[in-house]
This record gives sequence, structure tokens and C-alpha cells, in this order.
Amino acid sequence: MTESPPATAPGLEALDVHVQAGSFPAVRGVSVHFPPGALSAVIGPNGAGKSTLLRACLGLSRPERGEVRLLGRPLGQWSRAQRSRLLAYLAQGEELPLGTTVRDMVALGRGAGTWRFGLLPRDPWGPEDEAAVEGALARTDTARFATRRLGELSGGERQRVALARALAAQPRFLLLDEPTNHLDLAYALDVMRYLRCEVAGGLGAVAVLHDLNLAARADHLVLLAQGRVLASGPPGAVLTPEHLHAAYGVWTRVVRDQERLIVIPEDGL
Ligand SMILES: Nc1ncnc2c1ncn2[C@@H]1O[C@H](COP(=O)(O)OP(=O)(O)OP(=O)(O)O)[C@@H](O)[C@H]1O
Repeated sequence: MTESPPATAPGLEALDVHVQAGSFPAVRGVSVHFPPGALSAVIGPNGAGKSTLLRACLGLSRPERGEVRLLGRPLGQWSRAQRSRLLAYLAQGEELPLGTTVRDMVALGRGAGTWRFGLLPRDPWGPEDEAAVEGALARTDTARFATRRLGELSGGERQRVALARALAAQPRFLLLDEPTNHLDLAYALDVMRYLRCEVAGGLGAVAVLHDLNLAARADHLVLLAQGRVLASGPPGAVLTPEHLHAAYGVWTRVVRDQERLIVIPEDGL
């Protein structure tokens, strides 16, 4: 495990954030700090408010109360352009343009646009843009199918391309909503490995995860239930049978295998 920067290093913070989704209070007084250079995972049952919290941290939904701060400054004090350079988002179930080539899709992360016949480069498009695209392709192992169209890829391969696009933007923080959803064991582990690598380079990664055994590999966990933080801290402090029972209503055994925690449901099945 990489050494996390001190929790006081300015990162992405929610301070007493309340978000109303329609008439429903989806996030209720949440305070969390996602540090740079660390992999944070947001866990919790369906409907706990994980996606809503992520969207509030990105400035995509406005809190009724409370504040989101990015690198020590309120989110609203950053311009839209600054925010889009600092924050990247890998949304859940995004529909990708199937006729676009992988390289063009990743170039979208640099602000390039697509047109009917291919990539429309951002003006000016420089060598640093080219290097960021090539680097993101290489680091997600998508360079080998860079010339193929998204429609010719499997769902898991497309998911990697979406990650490459987010990384090509070279954000300071990357927020991912269930990035391992629908991925097989090897692909899911690859995604965690890629995030680990980026985090070692200083990225602050925040991933909503349902697989608690993958989440156990993060540096920092936030357990949400009914819109509130039930526990936060290192995996060992959050993944306890008591916390998990309070959140999911399921008793578990949490065992340690060398450095790693493993959560085993006691479901009688
Ligand atoms: N537009 C909306 N109108 C009403 N309720 C909403 C709306 N959007 C979200 N909600 C409710 O807010 C709660 C939190 O939703 P959210 O999507 O943040 O949960 P989640 O933890 O990400 O869930 P999941 O793990 O199932 O994706 C849910 O109960 C959901 O039904």
C-alpha cells in the first residue's frame, strides 16, 4: 500500500453537505475529505446517496446546505474551465458513441471534439495533448486496439477506454461511479491496479464500489447509509461486522489475509 499524504493536505472536501434529490433528502449532512495522492472508496447499500454525493463533489448538483471545497477553495470560486481541468468523472452506464475510434474517444478527454468523419482536434492541439492521449492509452492497456471503433469492443474493453479518456484529461481528482460494474475479476483488478498507479503519481481517486473486497484495497473508505456517513477512515476501521450490519443489515465475518481484509457474508447460503 502506498503511503497516503496527510489528511490535512487540501483535497476535495464536502462540509456538512445536504442534497435533495427531487423531494428526497439523498445526502444529509455529509462531511468527508478525499485527499490527493490516495485511493478513496465510497461504499454503502443501494440508495445510500453515493452517486448523489459524487455529483455534488463534482458541482453537478447543488447542495441545499453545506459546501464543497476543492484544493481549499469553495467549488463555486473555480471557473467552469478550471473545474473541468481539475476534476474528471467516470459516470455510471454512460452510453459511448459506438462509431468513434478508441483513440478519438480518448482524445475527447483533452477537449477535442468529434465530427461525422472522425476527430476534430481542439485548437491548438499540441504535443502535450498527443502525449497525454498516448500515455492514457498505454497505462490502461488500450493502445493495442486504439484504431478500432467502440462498437467493436466488449463492454469491459469500453469501460477501460472510458477510464483512459478520463486519465487523458490529467485531472487532479478522478471520481468514478462503479467503475468495476460488469467487469470480470481480472478486469476489475486491472482497474484497481491502474488507479493505484495514477494515485502514486498524485491523483486523488474516489470510486463508488459495491464489492467490499475491492474496496478493502483502497486507502480510505467512506461508508454511507441513508444519506449519512456511518463510518470513515482506513479499511480496517470501517469494514467491521458492526458497521456493515448497521449499513446492510447483514452480518459478516471480516478476516485478515496477510495485509488484506476479506469480508465474508454470514448469510447461511
Ligand atoms: N431525482 C430523484 N428524485 C427522487 N429521488 C431520487 C432522485 N435521485 C435519487 N433519488 C433517491 O435518492 C437516494 C440516493 O440515490 P443515489 O443514486 O445517490 O444512491 P446510491 O447510493 O448511488 O445507490 P446505488 O448503489 O443503487 O446506485 C435513492 O433513494 C434514490 O431513490
